[in-house]
Amino acid sequence: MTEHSSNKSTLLPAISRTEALLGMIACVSIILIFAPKDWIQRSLEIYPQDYEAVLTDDTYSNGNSEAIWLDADKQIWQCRMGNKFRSPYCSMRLSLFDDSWSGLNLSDYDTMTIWASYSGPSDSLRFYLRNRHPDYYQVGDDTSTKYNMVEIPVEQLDTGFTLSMADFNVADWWLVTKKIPLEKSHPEFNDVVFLEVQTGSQATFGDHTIRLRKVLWHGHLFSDETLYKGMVIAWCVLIFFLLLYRMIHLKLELRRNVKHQQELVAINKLLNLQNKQFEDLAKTDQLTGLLNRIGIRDVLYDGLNNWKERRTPFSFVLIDIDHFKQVNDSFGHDVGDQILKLTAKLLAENIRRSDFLARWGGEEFILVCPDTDLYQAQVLAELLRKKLEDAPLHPERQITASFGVSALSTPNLDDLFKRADAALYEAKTQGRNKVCAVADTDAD
Ligand SMILES: Nc1nc2c(ncn2[C@@H]2O[C@H](COP(=O)(O)OP(=O)(O)OP(=O)(O)O)[C@@H](O)[C@H]2O)c(=O)[nH]1
Repeated sequence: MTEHSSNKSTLLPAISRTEALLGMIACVSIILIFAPKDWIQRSLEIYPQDYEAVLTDDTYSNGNSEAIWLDADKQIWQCRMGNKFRSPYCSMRLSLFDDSWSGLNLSDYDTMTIWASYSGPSDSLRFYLRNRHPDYYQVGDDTSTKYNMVEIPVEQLDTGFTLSMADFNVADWWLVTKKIPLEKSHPEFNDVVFLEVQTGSQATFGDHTIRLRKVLWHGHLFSDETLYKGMVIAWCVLIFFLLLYRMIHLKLELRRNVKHQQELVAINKLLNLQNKQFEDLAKTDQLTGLLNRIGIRDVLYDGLNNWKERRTPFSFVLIDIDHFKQVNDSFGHDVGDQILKLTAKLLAENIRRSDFLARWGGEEFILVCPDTDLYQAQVLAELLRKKLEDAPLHPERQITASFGVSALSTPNLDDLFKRADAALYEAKTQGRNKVCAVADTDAD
């Protein structure tokens, strides 16, 4: 069971927070595109009784139609239409502007529903939404408002007649009278100051009784165009910030990596240093500070190789402190250690730069002399013997050492050792504090 779930988690690709955010916004975008927009609507409802109403008729144009209030409070009015004027009419005009003289902005509405009552011989009524705009409106002249007009059949007005705002046209007679250029002849609803109900264009002689009860405008809170524009802007902003975030993130990561790398380099250096210290420690004799057997090994092999390749002379001296057991027994082990240290120091101070001195073990030292023949090594050994003999290493006892010298004559280090050992034995046999060399029988 556990194995199964762990396999599953490794198979699923890791989803970053950014990818999750992008996925979420993509889902919201798709929903917004396809979702019905009815739930984000705006509407505006007006009741004519709330606005000041004025009746007009064609008597101003020498007609004989007459508009009168039947019930002014309920805004029921009648047009007694005559036939004297060529296009007889009566109308009721509502003033929609507020105290600051601003009309209604109906530009963002899609439909208009009108509830009205009509009785009379006519089939239709005309409705005007009269708009103001500095392009054509002249202060003090109400007829300079743009006459956005629609004519609708009277039979459905009782239950409410819905029309599209796109059904409005600007009245021809107004365009002609006001000499409006073609580019400004389209309907406009940004500042509607009057709503006018007028008898229909085909209205005939007789009594027309009209009452406007309610008007309702409907529209989407924002259009598809606004939605798409908003989405494009939102995506652009999102992508910009994502790129910015990515850039900053990468920069920080780079900085972290560089720091990490620097730390690794520092750790590496430290490890190398420690390695070197351990290596040095492994090659060094702790008591005397000289090289130990391991430390001298490379020098011995170098000497052997040089001899093999170029026959470079290579000598070797074994140095053994005389009667060291007695020193220990008489003065104690600590004094013995001290003598070993002083002997090592004295020997090291008196050898050449090119020589190598090591503690071979116990009270025995080895001196390796590259580029040195047997005779030169003997001379050096004698010098060291004398120095040691003369040195006051201990107040009560003279410290001396025996020296066994040999030089490489065959490509065999064992042989060299054996001969140096034999020479040392000879020095000891001869009474100690001596330098002896074993002549090389195989030398070429
Ligand atoms: N103090 C001290 N003594 C050591 C050390 N290593 C070896 N020795 C002693 O050195 C002595 C060597 O004694 P032997 O091999 O008998 O040789 P020796 O007394 O020097 O006599 P010869 O070499 O024949 O002159 C021993 O007593 C060891 O215990 C050391 O590191 N410190």
